[in-house]
Amino acid sequence: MSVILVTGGAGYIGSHVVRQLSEAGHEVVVYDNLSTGSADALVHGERLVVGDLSNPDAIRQVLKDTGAKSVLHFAAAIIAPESVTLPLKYYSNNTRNTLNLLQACVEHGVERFIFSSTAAVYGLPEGGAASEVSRTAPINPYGTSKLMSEWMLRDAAFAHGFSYVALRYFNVAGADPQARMGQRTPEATHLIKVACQAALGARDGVSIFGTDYDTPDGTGIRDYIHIEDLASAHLFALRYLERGGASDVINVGYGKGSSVREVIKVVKDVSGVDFKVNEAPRRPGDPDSLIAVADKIRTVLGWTPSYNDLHTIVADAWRWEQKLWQSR
Ligand SMILES: NC(=O)c1ccc[n+]([C@@H]2O[C@H](COP(=O)([O-])OP(=O)(O)OC[C@H]3O[C@@H](n4cnc5c(N)ncnc54)[C@H](O)[C@@H]3O)[C@@H](O)[C@H]2O)c1
Ligand SMILES: O=c1ccn([C@@H]2O[C@H](COP(=O)(O)OP(=O)(O)O[C@H]3O[C@H](CO)[C@H](O)[C@H](O)[C@H]3O)[C@@H](O)[C@H]2O)c(=O)[nH]1
Repeated sequence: MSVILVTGGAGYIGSHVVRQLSEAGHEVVVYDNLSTGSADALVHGERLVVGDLSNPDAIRQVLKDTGAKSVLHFAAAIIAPESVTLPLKYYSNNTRNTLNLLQACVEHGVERFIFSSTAAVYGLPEGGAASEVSRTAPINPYGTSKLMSEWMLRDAAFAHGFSYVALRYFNVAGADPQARMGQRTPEATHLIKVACQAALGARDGVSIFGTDYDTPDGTGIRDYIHIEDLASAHLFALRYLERGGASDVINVGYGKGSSVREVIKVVKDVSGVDFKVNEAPRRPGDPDSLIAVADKIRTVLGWTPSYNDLHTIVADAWRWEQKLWQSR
């Protein structure tokens, strides 16, 4: 079995995938600049090469040294609202750096590529749910930067004869059920993390961004998926490509939505803390509702989820957040 190169493998999602790959017997090398990731997240002592995707020579070197034939590409800037104010950061770190990586992969004969895409490519899907054939019309530069990367990947794979899966994640949340790893960035903006921090007293409370959306309780609806299930989708995608599966774009979600108010209620129930909640204006670039049509991942990859329950997602996020807080 050849080495698997994982960019951004020291980050929140990448580190869960790296752990699952190691536990499945794969040899993994992580390439990460540690801008938001942490070497501590590599719990099985996987090799870490500290480097930046803006450096094409360093990428070529790591591909040459490892001889990797499979690449999983997580490294990116990920905050949708920030991308509205700092678009060029997103086109540079997400689009241009993906181009650097693809160029090096082509030169080194990489055979399989798995890309972290996002539901943000859909923008405002009709009826609030998106399937892989829904129109892509991102409403923030983050989504656009990822869609441009998907296009480069599609065209490069066609021209140069490698295969890929672009996984469009919906809202990834929760943590390793054993609390070995989770979302570490203290300034994270994701709702479940923010609400857990509020329950711990690490934040004053939670702001609900918009209560006038076209949804039953007026707050935004998202399809929250447990990080363990999201991570396992990558192992299914890799096996699919290793068996000769054709390149494809696949949603990763559960196909059901929860509102901001519902999430906050579950965090209060799980933590037992009645933290402060205030109603604030809409955040720029936020759609009303974003839910996956999630049939394809089951039929094409044979993936099935094991943690499909908001209470479980929040309980695992809460356990991790407490651990992080205690280790300050
Ligand atoms: N978290 C979500 O809800 C979500 C949803 C959809 C898609 N995604 C995608 O999943 C991927 C991983 O996201 P995450 O939540 O784990 O974020 P993260 O910030 O925890 O991880 C990103 C990792 O990439 C590294 N990195 C960033 N820029 C780099 C560069 N130029 N060179 C080398 N390393 C670099 C960081 O140090 C970090 O370890 C991203 O591509 C993101 O767009 C995330
Ligand atoms: O403090 C907060 C944080 C969030 N929200 C609301 O909670 C929902 C979820 O927001 P998150 O910030 O948790 O996640 P996003 O939906 O903005 O974005 C996430 O999921 C997207 C795909 O659905 C992208 O992939 C993106 O990278 C990832 O951050 C939204 O309605 C948002 O307005 C609040 O009300 N208060």
